[in-house]
Amino acid sequence: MTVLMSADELEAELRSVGAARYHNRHPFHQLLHGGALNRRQVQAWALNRYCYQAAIPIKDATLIARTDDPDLRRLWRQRLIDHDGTAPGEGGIVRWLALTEGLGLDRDMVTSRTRALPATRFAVQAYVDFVRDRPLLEAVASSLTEMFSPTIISERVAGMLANYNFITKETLSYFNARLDQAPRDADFALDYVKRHARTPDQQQAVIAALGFKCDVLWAQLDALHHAYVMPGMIPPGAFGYRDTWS
Ligand SMILES: O=C(O)c1cc(C(=O)O)c2c(n1)C(=O)C(=O)c1cc(C(=O)O)[nH]c1-2
Repeated sequence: MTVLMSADELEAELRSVGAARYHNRHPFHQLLHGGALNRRQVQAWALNRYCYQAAIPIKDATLIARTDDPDLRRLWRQRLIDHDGTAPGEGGIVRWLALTEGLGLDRDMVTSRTRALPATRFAVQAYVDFVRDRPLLEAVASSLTEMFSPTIISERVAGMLANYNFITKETLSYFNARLDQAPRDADFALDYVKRHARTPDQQQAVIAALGFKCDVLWAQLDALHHAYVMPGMIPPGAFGYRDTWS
């Protein structure tokens, strides 16, 4: 039988999900940050991750569209501004494209998403669908992986700058803004979840939502690892598949 936890016990449970399942533990990230990948593999990571970046504002707009609480909408819309900017040429998506361009990838190829791995696209879409279809509380809770992102972002930036001569501070500038944005967003979402998860079932549901989101992130790295590290099975049509496609 599940029992009602205090808000602080719930937070501790959520943190233990992150400690066990967040994507900082994935071997692909360890290779990426440790300098063990070649330029082609880093390109594949950036190109695939563009799909995630592009989907984030869609899932945030979906969440905003689902709530009749003006306070929640007002707070959450900052996320749209962070990713889309307030004018063309601003925002996180453009900064991600600076990274892919810095890696020598064609912008149209990246934004078309046609050369991304099928599993990346499916995982990202599962996140958007989750936020559209599940109760609002779970939709908010699914963003809580951001509680853990500042640590991995710091490790990634330091590791990639130290280990790859084709990476510069400028190409990684996307992550600078995230170091302020992610804690702000995560603090709000965590406070919201702690206040609104008032029954044992709701508490279990928000823990499961965070687990689901860890799976979304993990599945993307599994796909990258399978295609570009071991056993190196690139799906037909994806980036790097035989010469005729690349
Ligand atoms: O670099 C990372 O490891 C990482 C992780 C996450 C995350 O934990 O979901 C996000 C981001 N970055 C990120 O840049 C970002 O904009 C973002 C938005 C969200 C979300 O769920 O709303 N997660 C993340």
